[in-house]
Amino acid sequence: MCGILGIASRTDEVFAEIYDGLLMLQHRGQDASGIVTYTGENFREQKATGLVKDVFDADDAKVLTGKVGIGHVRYPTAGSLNASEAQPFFVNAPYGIYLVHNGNITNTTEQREKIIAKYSRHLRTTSDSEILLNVLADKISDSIKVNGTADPKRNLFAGVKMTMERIQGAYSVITLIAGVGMLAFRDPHGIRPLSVAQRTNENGEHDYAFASEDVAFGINEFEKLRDVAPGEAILIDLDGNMHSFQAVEGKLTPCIFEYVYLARPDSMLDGISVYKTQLRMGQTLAKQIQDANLEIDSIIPVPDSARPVALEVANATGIRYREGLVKNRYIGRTFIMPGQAERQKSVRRKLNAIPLEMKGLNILLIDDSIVRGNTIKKIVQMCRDAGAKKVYVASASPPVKFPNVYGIDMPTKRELVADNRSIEEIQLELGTDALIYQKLEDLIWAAKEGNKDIQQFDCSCFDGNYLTGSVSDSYLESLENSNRVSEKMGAAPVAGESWNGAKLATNG
Ligand SMILES: O=P(O)(O)OC[C@H]1O[C@H](OP(=O)(O)OP(=O)(O)O)[C@H](O)[C@@H]1O
Ligand SMILES: NC(=O)CC[C@H](N)C(=O)O
Ligand SMILES: [Mg+2]
Repeated sequence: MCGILGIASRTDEVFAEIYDGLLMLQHRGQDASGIVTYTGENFREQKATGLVKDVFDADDAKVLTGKVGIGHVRYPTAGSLNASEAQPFFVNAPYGIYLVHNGNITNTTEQREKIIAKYSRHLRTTSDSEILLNVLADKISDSIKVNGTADPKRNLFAGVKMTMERIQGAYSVITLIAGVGMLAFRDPHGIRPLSVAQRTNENGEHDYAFASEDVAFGINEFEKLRDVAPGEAILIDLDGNMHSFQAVEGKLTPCIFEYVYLARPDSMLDGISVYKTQLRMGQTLAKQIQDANLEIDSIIPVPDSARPVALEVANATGIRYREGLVKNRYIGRTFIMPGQAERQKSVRRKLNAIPLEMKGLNILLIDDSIVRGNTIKKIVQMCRDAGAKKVYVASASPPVKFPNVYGIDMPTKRELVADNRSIEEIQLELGTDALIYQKLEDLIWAAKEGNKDIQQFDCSCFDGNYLTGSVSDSYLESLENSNRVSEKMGAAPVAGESWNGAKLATNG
Protein backbone atom coordinates (compact mmCIF):
# COMPACT_ATOMS: atom_id res chain seq x y z
CA MET A 1 0.00 0.00 0.00
CA CYS A 2 0.97 3.55 -0.66
CA GLY A 3 -0.88 6.81 -0.33
CA ILE A 4 -1.75 8.86 -3.39
CA LEU A 5 -3.24 12.32 -3.63
CA GLY A 6 -3.97 14.86 -6.36
CA ILE A 7 -5.44 18.36 -6.23
CA ALA A 8 -6.63 20.58 -9.08
CA SER A 9 -7.38 23.97 -7.59
CA ARG A 10 -7.78 27.60 -8.59
CA THR A 11 -5.33 28.91 -6.04
CA ASP A 12 -1.56 28.84 -6.22
CA GLU A 13 -1.16 27.04 -2.92
CA VAL A 14 -1.50 23.54 -4.21
CA PHE A 15 1.92 22.42 -2.91
CA ALA A 16 1.01 23.27 0.70
CA GLU A 17 -2.35 21.55 0.30
CA ILE A 18 -0.79 18.38 -1.11
CA TYR A 19 1.77 18.43 1.69
CA ASP A 20 -1.00 18.60 4.31
CA GLY A 21 -3.01 15.92 2.53
CA LEU A 22 0.00 13.59 2.35
CA LEU A 23 0.51 13.98 6.10
CA MET A 24 -2.97 12.49 6.51
CA LEU A 25 -1.91 9.53 4.37
CA GLN A 26 1.49 8.98 5.99
CA HIS A 27 0.32 5.74 7.64
CA ARG A 28 0.07 4.21 4.14
CA GLY A 29 3.79 4.55 3.40
CA GLN A 30 6.85 5.79 5.21
CA ASP A 31 9.69 4.88 2.91
CA ALA A 32 9.60 7.72 0.40
CA SER A 33 7.56 10.80 -0.43
CA GLY A 34 7.15 12.88 -3.56
CA ILE A 35 5.18 15.80 -4.96
CA VAL A 36 5.02 17.26 -8.46
CA THR A 37 3.16 20.42 -9.46
CA TYR A 38 2.37 21.85 -12.89
CA THR A 39 2.70 25.58 -13.44
CA GLY A 40 0.86 25.64 -16.75
CA GLU A 41 4.21 25.49 -18.55
CA ASN A 42 6.55 23.31 -16.47
CA PHE A 43 6.54 20.54 -13.97
CA ARG A 44 8.23 21.07 -10.59
CA GLU A 45 9.24 17.94 -8.71
CA GLN A 46 10.66 16.95 -5.35
CA LYS A 47 10.94 13.34 -4.16
CA ALA A 48 13.25 11.38 -1.88
CA THR A 49 13.27 8.59 0.66
CA GLY A 50 11.83 9.66 4.00
CA LEU A 51 8.69 10.92 5.66
CA VAL A 52 6.72 13.85 4.27
CA LYS A 53 7.99 16.14 7.03
CA ASP A 54 11.60 15.29 6.19
CA VAL A 55 11.47 15.30 2.39
CA PHE A 56 9.97 18.77 1.93
CA ASP A 57 10.86 22.14 3.38
CA ALA A 58 9.81 25.76 3.04
CA ASP A 59 12.05 26.24 -0.03
CA ASP A 60 10.08 23.59 -1.89
CA ALA A 61 6.95 25.70 -1.46
CA LYS A 62 8.70 28.49 -3.37
CA VAL A 63 9.74 26.18 -6.21
CA LEU A 64 6.77 23.84 -6.51
CA THR A 65 4.30 26.45 -7.72
CA GLY A 66 1.16 25.86 -9.76
CA LYS A 67 -2.50 25.18 -9.28
CA VAL A 68 -2.46 21.45 -9.86
CA GLY A 69 -0.28 18.70 -8.47
CA ILE A 70 -0.02 15.10 -7.28
CA GLY A 71 1.77 13.42 -4.38
CA HIS A 72 2.79 10.00 -3.11
CA VAL A 73 3.90 8.30 0.09
CA ARG A 74 5.59 5.00 -0.65
CA TYR A 75 5.78 1.67 1.04
CA PRO A 76 7.60 -0.53 -1.47
CA THR A 77 5.87 -3.73 -2.52
CA ALA A 78 7.69 -4.35 -5.79
CA GLY A 79 11.00 -3.28 -7.28
CA SER A 80 13.60 -1.94 -4.86
CA LEU A 81 13.89 0.36 -1.87
CA ASN A 82 16.12 2.64 -3.86
CA ALA A 83 15.44 6.38 -3.87
CA SER A 84 15.12 6.26 -7.64
CA GLU A 85 11.88 4.32 -7.19
CA ALA A 86 10.25 7.04 -5.13
CA GLN A 87 7.21 8.38 -6.94
CA PRO A 88 5.90 10.29 -8.95
CA PHE A 89 7.41 8.75 -12.10
CA PHE A 90 7.78 10.76 -15.29
CA VAL A 91 7.67 10.01 -19.01
CA ASN A 92 8.15 12.84 -21.47
CA ALA A 93 5.92 11.63 -24.32
CA PRO A 94 3.11 11.91 -25.17
CA TYR A 95 2.44 15.31 -23.59
CA GLY A 96 4.65 14.72 -20.53
CA ILE A 97 3.02 12.53 -17.90
CA TYR A 98 3.71 12.15 -14.18
CA LEU A 99 2.15 9.18 -12.36
CA VAL A 100 1.57 8.01 -8.78
CA HIS A 101 0.41 4.47 -8.10
CA ASN A 102 -0.95 2.43 -5.20
CA GLY A 103 -1.04 -1.32 -5.77
CA ASN A 104 1.00 -3.96 -7.55
CA ILE A 105 1.07 -5.01 -11.20
CA THR A 106 1.24 -8.80 -11.51
CA ASN A 107 2.12 -9.25 -15.21
CA THR A 108 5.22 -7.07 -15.17
CA THR A 109 7.57 -9.55 -16.86
CA GLU A 110 5.65 -9.73 -20.14
CA GLN A 111 4.81 -6.01 -20.04
CA ARG A 112 8.43 -5.07 -19.48
CA GLU A 113 9.48 -7.17 -22.48
CA LYS A 114 6.78 -5.64 -24.69
CA ILE A 115 7.66 -2.07 -23.72
CA ILE A 116 11.28 -2.67 -24.60
CA ALA A 117 10.88 -4.87 -27.71
CA LYS A 118 7.82 -3.31 -29.35
CA TYR A 119 7.99 0.30 -28.26
CA SER A 120 11.77 0.68 -27.92
CA ARG A 121 11.44 2.26 -24.52
CA HIS A 122 14.08 2.23 -21.82
CA LEU A 123 13.10 1.60 -18.21
CA ARG A 124 15.22 3.29 -15.56
CA THR A 125 14.16 1.23 -12.53
CA THR A 126 12.80 -2.13 -11.39
CA SER A 127 9.50 -0.55 -10.31
CA ASP A 128 6.17 -1.99 -11.47
CA SER A 129 4.74 1.55 -11.38
CA GLU A 130 7.23 2.67 -14.04
CA ILE A 131 6.03 -0.17 -16.27
CA LEU A 132 2.42 0.90 -15.73
CA LEU A 133 3.29 4.48 -16.69
CA ASN A 134 5.05 3.37 -19.87
CA VAL A 135 2.18 1.12 -20.92
CA LEU A 136 -0.20 4.05 -20.40
CA ALA A 137 2.06 6.33 -22.43
CA ASP A 138 2.26 3.77 -25.26
CA LYS A 139 -1.48 3.32 -25.32
CA ILE A 140 -2.20 7.06 -25.35
CA SER A 141 0.33 7.37 -28.22
CA ASP A 142 -1.45 4.57 -30.09
CA SER A 143 -4.71 6.46 -29.72
CA ILE A 144 -3.12 9.72 -30.91
CA LYS A 145 -1.89 7.90 -34.03
CA VAL A 146 -5.44 6.81 -34.85
CA ASN A 147 -7.43 9.85 -33.73
CA GLY A 148 -5.01 12.76 -34.07
CA THR A 149 -4.20 15.32 -31.41
CA ALA A 150 -7.33 17.47 -31.55
CA ASP A 151 -9.15 15.78 -28.65
CA PRO A 152 -6.74 14.93 -25.79
CA LYS A 153 -9.58 13.72 -23.55
CA ARG A 154 -10.55 11.08 -26.11
CA ASN A 155 -6.95 9.91 -26.39
CA LEU A 156 -6.47 9.74 -22.63
CA PHE A 157 -9.63 7.74 -22.07
CA ALA A 158 -8.83 5.41 -24.97
CA GLY A 159 -5.32 5.03 -23.55
CA VAL A 160 -6.66 4.11 -20.11
CA LYS A 161 -9.05 1.58 -21.62
CA MET A 162 -6.24 -0.15 -23.56
CA THR A 163 -3.99 -0.02 -20.50
CA MET A 164 -6.64 -1.72 -18.37
CA GLU A 165 -6.96 -4.42 -21.00
CA ARG A 166 -3.23 -5.10 -20.84
CA ILE A 167 -2.28 -4.60 -17.20
CA GLN A 168 -3.19 -7.09 -14.47
CA GLY A 169 -3.16 -6.60 -10.72
CA ALA A 170 -4.19 -3.77 -8.43
CA TYR A 171 -3.81 -0.14 -9.32
CA SER A 172 -5.25 3.11 -8.12
CA VAL A 173 -3.53 5.81 -10.13
CA ILE A 174 -3.37 9.60 -10.43
CA THR A 175 -1.52 11.24 -13.31
CA LEU A 176 -0.64 14.82 -14.13
CA ILE A 177 -0.51 15.53 -17.85
CA ALA A 178 1.09 18.65 -19.35
CA GLY A 179 -1.37 20.88 -21.12
CA VAL A 180 -4.31 18.59 -20.29
CA GLY A 181 -4.92 18.16 -16.54
CA MET A 182 -5.18 15.52 -13.85
CA LEU A 183 -6.36 12.02 -14.80
CA ALA A 184 -7.15 9.32 -12.23
CA PHE A 185 -8.25 5.72 -12.66
CA ARG A 186 -8.90 2.60 -10.61
CA ASP A 187 -8.45 -1.03 -11.64
CA PRO A 188 -11.52 -3.04 -12.75
CA HIS A 189 -11.66 -4.82 -9.37
CA GLY A 190 -11.23 -1.67 -7.29
CA ILE A 191 -8.82 -3.53 -5.04
CA ARG A 192 -7.06 -0.47 -3.67
CA PRO A 193 -9.18 2.52 -2.62
CA LEU A 194 -9.51 5.84 -4.46
CA SER A 195 -12.05 8.60 -4.04
CA VAL A 196 -12.80 11.99 -5.53
CA ALA A 197 -13.79 15.19 -3.72
CA GLN A 198 -14.89 18.72 -4.54
CA ARG A 199 -14.88 22.16 -2.98
CA THR A 200 -16.52 25.32 -4.24
CA ASN A 201 -15.05 28.81 -4.02
CA GLU A 202 -16.92 32.10 -3.50
CA ASN A 203 -17.39 32.44 -7.28
CA GLY A 204 -19.12 29.08 -7.43
CA GLU A 205 -16.14 27.44 -9.17
CA HIS A 206 -15.10 23.90 -8.27
CA ASP A 207 -11.75 22.49 -7.24
CA TYR A 208 -11.24 18.73 -7.25
CA ALA A 209 -9.11 16.25 -5.35
CA PHE A 210 -8.37 12.55 -5.50
CA ALA A 211 -7.04 10.54 -2.56
CA SER A 212 -6.48 6.98 -1.40
CA GLU A 213 -8.53 7.71 1.71
CA ASP A 214 -11.12 10.42 2.27
CA VAL A 215 -9.41 11.32 5.55
CA ALA A 216 -7.05 13.40 3.37
CA PHE A 217 -9.83 15.69 2.11
CA GLY A 218 -11.08 17.55 5.19
CA ILE A 219 -7.80 19.27 5.96
CA ASN A 220 -8.13 21.20 2.69
CA GLU A 221 -11.89 21.65 3.03
CA PHE A 222 -12.77 19.25 0.26
CA GLU A 223 -15.93 17.18 0.53
CA LYS A 224 -15.98 13.66 -0.78
CA LEU A 225 -18.14 13.23 -3.87
CA ARG A 226 -17.77 9.46 -4.17
CA ASP A 227 -15.41 6.55 -4.59
CA VAL A 228 -13.92 6.18 -8.05
CA ALA A 229 -15.69 3.20 -9.63
CA PRO A 230 -13.71 0.09 -10.57
CA GLY A 231 -12.64 0.41 -14.22
CA GLU A 232 -13.44 4.15 -14.26
CA ALA A 233 -11.23 7.05 -15.37
CA ILE A 234 -11.85 10.66 -14.33
CA LEU A 235 -10.19 13.67 -15.93
CA ILE A 236 -10.09 17.13 -14.34
CA ASP A 237 -9.07 19.37 -17.22
CA LEU A 238 -7.02 22.53 -16.78
CA ASP A 239 -10.22 24.64 -16.89
CA GLY A 240 -11.41 22.77 -13.80
CA ASN A 241 -14.07 20.62 -15.48
CA MET A 242 -14.62 17.02 -14.43
CA HIS A 243 -15.13 14.30 -17.07
CA SER A 244 -15.83 10.68 -16.25
CA PHE A 245 -15.46 7.61 -18.43
CA GLN A 246 -16.17 3.96 -17.67
CA ALA A 247 -13.12 2.54 -19.45
CA VAL A 248 -13.89 -1.15 -18.89
CA GLU A 249 -16.60 -2.99 -17.03
CA GLY A 250 -15.76 -3.23 -13.35
CA LYS A 251 -16.72 -5.42 -10.42
CA LEU A 252 -15.91 -4.00 -7.01
CA THR A 253 -13.91 -6.44 -4.87
CA PRO A 254 -11.98 -4.21 -2.46
CA CYS A 255 -9.11 -5.49 -0.34
CA ILE A 256 -10.45 -6.54 3.06
CA PHE A 257 -7.10 -5.95 4.74
CA GLU A 258 -7.64 -2.20 4.26
CA TYR A 259 -10.35 -2.46 6.95
CA VAL A 260 -8.25 -4.68 9.20
CA TYR A 261 -5.09 -2.63 9.30
CA LEU A 262 -4.10 -0.47 6.36
CA ALA A 263 -6.60 2.38 6.35
CA ARG A 264 -7.17 4.88 9.13
CA PRO A 265 -10.25 4.19 11.27
CA ASP A 266 -11.59 7.65 10.46
CA SER A 267 -11.76 6.82 6.73
CA MET A 268 -14.73 5.59 4.73
CA LEU A 269 -13.71 3.27 1.90
CA ASP A 270 -16.25 2.21 -0.71
CA GLY A 271 -19.08 3.31 1.54
CA ILE A 272 -17.79 1.34 4.54
CA SER A 273 -16.55 2.94 7.74
CA VAL A 274 -13.22 1.42 8.73
CA TYR A 275 -13.91 2.15 12.39
CA LYS A 276 -17.37 0.56 12.40
CA THR A 277 -16.01 -2.48 10.60
CA GLN A 278 -13.45 -2.87 13.36
CA LEU A 279 -16.16 -2.59 16.01
CA ARG A 280 -18.13 -5.32 14.23
CA MET A 281 -14.96 -7.43 14.08
CA GLY A 282 -14.90 -7.03 17.86
CA GLN A 283 -18.48 -8.32 18.17
CA THR A 284 -17.79 -11.52 16.25
CA LEU A 285 -14.46 -12.08 17.94
CA ALA A 286 -16.15 -11.71 21.34
CA LYS A 287 -18.37 -14.72 20.58
CA GLN A 288 -15.36 -16.92 19.95
CA ILE A 289 -13.66 -15.66 23.09
CA GLN A 290 -16.74 -16.49 25.15
CA ASP A 291 -16.90 -19.96 23.57
CA ALA A 292 -13.28 -20.58 24.56
CA ASN A 293 -14.20 -20.32 28.27
CA LEU A 294 -10.96 -18.74 29.36
CA GLU A 295 -10.50 -17.05 32.70
CA ILE A 296 -9.60 -13.53 31.66
CA ASP A 297 -8.91 -10.65 34.06
CA SER A 298 -8.46 -7.95 31.43
CA ILE A 299 -8.48 -7.28 27.73
CA ILE A 300 -5.48 -5.38 26.46
CA PRO A 301 -5.19 -4.04 22.90
CA VAL A 302 -1.95 -3.99 20.98
CA PRO A 303 -1.78 -0.29 20.14
CA ASP A 304 -2.67 1.33 17.86
CA SER A 305 -4.68 -0.46 15.27
CA ALA A 306 -6.33 -3.06 17.55
CA ARG A 307 -7.98 -0.56 19.91
CA PRO A 308 -11.47 -0.35 18.34
CA VAL A 309 -11.72 -4.16 18.13
CA ALA A 310 -10.55 -4.68 21.71
CA LEU A 311 -12.93 -2.03 23.00
CA GLU A 312 -15.87 -3.80 21.43
CA VAL A 313 -14.71 -7.23 22.62
CA ALA A 314 -14.65 -5.81 26.14
CA ASN A 315 -18.14 -4.29 25.71
CA ALA A 316 -19.56 -7.53 24.35
CA THR A 317 -17.96 -9.87 26.89
CA GLY A 318 -18.21 -7.60 29.92
CA ILE A 319 -14.52 -8.18 30.66
CA ARG A 320 -12.68 -5.01 31.69
CA TYR A 321 -10.60 -3.14 29.11
CA ARG A 322 -7.15 -2.04 30.15
CA GLU A 323 -4.28 -0.20 28.47
CA GLY A 324 -1.39 -2.44 29.44
CA LEU A 325 0.99 -1.56 26.63
CA VAL A 326 2.36 1.90 26.09
CA LYS A 327 3.34 2.94 22.65
CA ASN A 328 6.28 5.16 21.90
CA ARG A 329 4.64 7.55 19.46
CA TYR A 330 7.89 8.52 17.81
CA ILE A 331 8.42 5.10 16.19
CA GLY A 332 6.72 4.22 12.90
CA ARG A 333 4.50 1.29 11.99
CA THR A 334 6.58 -1.87 12.34
CA PHE A 335 4.83 -4.19 9.94
CA ILE A 336 5.59 -1.83 7.09
CA MET A 337 9.23 -1.42 8.00
CA PRO A 338 11.54 -3.14 5.55
CA GLY A 339 13.76 -5.93 6.81
CA GLN A 340 12.99 -8.60 9.39
CA ALA A 341 15.75 -7.57 11.80
CA GLU A 342 14.62 -3.95 11.68
CA ARG A 343 11.01 -5.01 12.30
CA GLN A 344 11.92 -7.12 15.31
CA LYS A 345 14.05 -4.47 16.95
CA SER A 346 11.47 -1.80 16.37
CA VAL A 347 8.75 -3.72 18.25
CA ARG A 348 10.85 -3.46 21.40
CA ARG A 349 11.53 0.21 20.84
CA LYS A 350 7.92 0.85 20.17
CA LEU A 351 5.95 -0.90 22.90
CA ASN A 352 6.43 -1.30 26.63
CA ALA A 353 4.33 -3.19 29.19
CA ILE A 354 2.86 -1.60 32.34
CA PRO A 355 3.70 -4.11 35.13
CA LEU A 356 0.68 -2.97 37.19
CA GLU A 357 -1.61 -4.34 34.48
CA MET A 358 0.31 -7.59 34.22
CA LYS A 359 1.42 -8.84 37.63
CA GLY A 360 -0.35 -12.08 38.53
CA LEU A 361 -3.11 -11.49 35.96
CA ASN A 362 -4.57 -13.50 33.11
CA ILE A 363 -4.61 -11.12 30.18
CA LEU A 364 -6.08 -11.37 26.71
CA LEU A 365 -4.04 -9.43 24.16
CA ILE A 366 -5.92 -8.43 21.04
CA ASP A 367 -4.18 -7.48 17.80
CA ASP A 368 -5.72 -6.68 14.44
CA SER A 369 -3.55 -9.17 12.59
CA ILE A 370 -0.66 -11.56 13.01
CA VAL A 371 1.49 -11.54 9.89
CA ARG A 372 5.06 -12.60 10.50
CA GLY A 373 4.36 -12.91 14.21
CA ASN A 374 7.19 -10.58 15.24
CA THR A 375 5.00 -8.11 17.06
CA ILE A 376 2.90 -10.48 19.11
CA LYS A 377 5.76 -12.85 19.94
CA LYS A 378 7.79 -10.02 21.42
CA ILE A 379 4.79 -8.60 23.26
CA VAL A 380 3.84 -11.95 24.80
CA GLN A 381 7.36 -12.26 26.19
CA MET A 382 7.27 -8.67 27.39
CA CYS A 383 4.02 -9.31 29.28
CA ARG A 384 5.41 -12.45 30.89
CA ASP A 385 8.54 -10.55 31.89
CA ALA A 386 6.28 -7.93 33.47
CA GLY A 387 4.61 -10.62 35.59
CA ALA A 388 1.53 -11.76 33.66
CA LYS A 389 0.27 -15.17 34.81
CA LYS A 390 -1.44 -16.24 31.58
CA VAL A 391 -1.11 -14.51 28.22
CA TYR A 392 -3.90 -15.28 25.78
CA VAL A 393 -3.97 -13.80 22.30
CA ALA A 394 -6.80 -13.10 19.88
CA SER A 395 -6.34 -11.87 16.33
CA ALA A 396 -9.12 -9.76 14.83
CA SER A 397 -8.39 -11.27 11.41
CA PRO A 398 -7.89 -14.88 10.28
CA PRO A 399 -4.44 -16.49 9.86
CA VAL A 400 -2.47 -14.73 7.11
CA LYS A 401 -1.42 -17.68 4.97
CA PHE A 402 -0.81 -16.42 1.44
CA PRO A 403 1.38 -13.79 -0.16
CA ASN A 404 -0.31 -10.54 -1.03
CA VAL A 405 0.32 -9.53 -4.64
CA TYR A 406 -1.85 -6.42 -4.65
CA GLY A 407 0.30 -3.91 -2.82
CA ILE A 408 0.79 -5.18 0.73
CA ASP A 409 4.24 -6.25 1.85
CA MET A 410 3.59 -9.96 2.41
CA PRO A 411 5.54 -11.34 -0.54
CA THR A 412 6.68 -14.72 0.67
CA LYS A 413 4.64 -17.54 2.08
CA ARG A 414 7.40 -18.91 4.24
CA GLU A 415 7.88 -15.70 6.23
CA LEU A 416 4.25 -15.83 7.40
CA VAL A 417 3.95 -17.41 10.83
CA ALA A 418 0.72 -19.20 9.82
CA ASP A 419 2.33 -20.82 6.79
CA ASN A 420 2.24 -24.58 7.11
CA ARG A 421 1.38 -24.45 10.80
CA SER A 422 -1.75 -25.55 12.63
CA ILE A 423 -3.23 -23.14 15.19
CA GLU A 424 -1.60 -25.23 17.94
CA GLU A 425 1.77 -24.95 16.22
CA ILE A 426 1.39 -21.19 15.80
CA GLN A 427 0.46 -20.92 19.47
CA LEU A 428 3.61 -22.79 20.36
CA GLU A 429 5.72 -20.61 18.08
CA LEU A 430 4.28 -17.41 19.58
CA GLY A 431 4.49 -18.69 23.14
CA THR A 432 0.87 -17.92 24.08
CA ASP A 433 -1.42 -19.76 26.52
CA ALA A 434 -4.32 -19.67 24.06
CA LEU A 435 -4.70 -18.38 20.52
CA ILE A 436 -7.95 -17.36 18.86
CA TYR A 437 -8.34 -16.17 15.28
CA GLN A 438 -11.30 -14.39 13.72
CA LYS A 439 -13.13 -16.58 11.21
CA LEU A 440 -12.95 -15.40 7.62
CA GLU A 441 -16.75 -15.46 7.23
CA ASP A 442 -17.05 -13.22 10.30
CA LEU A 443 -14.51 -10.76 8.94
CA ILE A 444 -16.34 -10.64 5.62
CA TRP A 445 -19.63 -10.09 7.46
CA ALA A 446 -18.10 -7.24 9.45
CA ALA A 447 -17.01 -5.43 6.29
CA LYS A 448 -20.06 -6.27 4.18
CA GLU A 449 -22.46 -4.94 6.82
CA GLY A 450 -21.14 -1.49 5.90
CA ASN A 451 -22.12 -1.82 2.23
CA LYS A 452 -24.32 -4.72 1.27
CA ASP A 453 -23.93 -3.93 -2.44
CA ILE A 454 -20.41 -5.32 -2.34
CA GLN A 455 -20.67 -8.96 -3.35
CA GLN A 456 -17.09 -9.99 -2.70
CA PHE A 457 -13.87 -8.77 -1.11
CA ASP A 458 -10.29 -9.51 -2.03
CA CYS A 459 -9.31 -11.82 0.84
CA SER A 460 -6.34 -13.36 -0.96
CA CYS A 461 -3.91 -13.17 1.96
CA PHE A 462 -6.38 -15.28 3.96
CA ASP A 463 -7.77 -17.65 1.32
CA GLY A 464 -5.27 -17.61 -1.56
CA ASN A 465 -7.99 -16.65 -4.05
CA TYR A 466 -6.46 -14.12 -6.47
CA LEU A 467 -9.42 -12.39 -8.08
CA THR A 468 -7.58 -10.73 -10.96
CA GLY A 469 -6.53 -14.10 -12.36
CA SER A 470 -4.13 -16.78 -11.32
CA VAL A 471 -0.78 -15.55 -10.14
CA SER A 472 2.13 -17.42 -11.66
CA ASP A 473 4.79 -19.08 -9.53
CA SER A 474 7.40 -17.15 -11.47
CA TYR A 475 5.76 -13.86 -10.44
CA LEU A 476 5.70 -14.92 -6.80
CA GLU A 477 9.35 -15.91 -7.11
CA SER A 478 10.23 -12.59 -8.66
CA LEU A 479 8.53 -10.77 -5.77
CA GLU A 480 10.38 -12.93 -3.30
CA ASN A 481 13.72 -12.31 -4.97
CA SER A 482 13.08 -8.68 -5.74
CA ASN A 483 15.53 -6.05 -4.73
CA ARG A 484 13.38 -4.91 -1.87
CA VAL A 485 15.50 -7.27 0.22
CA SER A 486 12.58 -7.81 2.56
CA GLU A 487 13.82 -10.00 5.36
CA LYS A 488 16.77 -11.43 3.47
CA MET A 489 19.40 -9.09 4.75
CA GLY A 490 17.38 -7.55 7.52
CA ALA A 491 18.43 -4.13 6.37
CA ALA A 492 17.98 -1.71 3.53
CA PRO A 493 20.37 -2.19 0.59
CA VAL A 494 23.34 0.04 0.02
CA ALA A 495 22.37 2.60 -2.62
CA GLY A 496 22.83 1.06 -6.05
CA GLU A 497 23.07 -2.51 -4.82
CA SER A 498 20.51 -5.22 -4.29
CA TRP A 499 20.56 -7.92 -1.62
CA ASN A 500 22.53 -10.32 -3.79
CA GLY A 501 25.04 -7.73 -4.82
CA ALA A 502 23.58 -7.17 -8.28
CA LYS A 503 23.42 -3.59 -9.40
CA LEU A 504 20.00 -2.03 -9.31
CA ALA A 505 18.88 -0.18 -12.37
CA THR A 506 19.06 3.41 -11.18
CA ASN A 507 18.79 6.59 -13.13
CA GLY A 508 19.74 4.69 -16.26
O1 LIG B 1 2.93 -10.14 12.77
P1 LIG B 1 3.72 -8.96 12.37
O2 LIG B 1 4.50 -9.21 11.08
O3 LIG B 1 4.59 -8.43 13.44
O4 LIG B 1 2.72 -7.81 11.93
C1 LIG B 1 1.51 -7.56 12.54
C2 LIG B 1 1.55 -6.28 13.34
O5 LIG B 1 1.93 -5.16 12.50
C3 LIG B 1 0.95 -4.15 12.59
O6 LIG B 1 1.25 -3.19 13.58
P2 LIG B 1 2.21 -1.94 13.35
O7 LIG B 1 3.20 -1.95 14.42
O8 LIG B 1 2.72 -1.92 11.95
O9 LIG B 1 1.28 -0.66 13.37
P3 LIG B 1 0.19 -0.10 14.39
O10 LIG B 1 0.94 0.60 15.49
O11 LIG B 1 -0.59 0.82 13.55
O12 LIG B 1 -0.65 -1.23 14.90
C4 LIG B 1 -0.30 -4.88 12.97
O13 LIG B 1 -1.19 -3.99 13.62
C5 LIG B 1 0.19 -5.94 13.90
O14 LIG B 1 0.37 -5.41 15.20
N1 LIG C 1 2.44 -0.23 -1.86
C1 LIG C 1 2.26 0.30 -3.02
O1 LIG C 1 1.16 0.62 -3.43
C2 LIG C 1 3.51 0.38 -3.80
C3 LIG C 1 3.39 0.81 -5.24
C4 LIG C 1 4.47 0.15 -6.07
N2 LIG C 1 4.18 -1.25 -6.28
C5 LIG C 1 5.84 0.34 -5.41
O2 LIG C 1 6.38 -0.61 -4.86
O3 LIG C 1 6.35 1.42 -5.42
MG1 LIG D 1 -0.15 -3.22 15.35
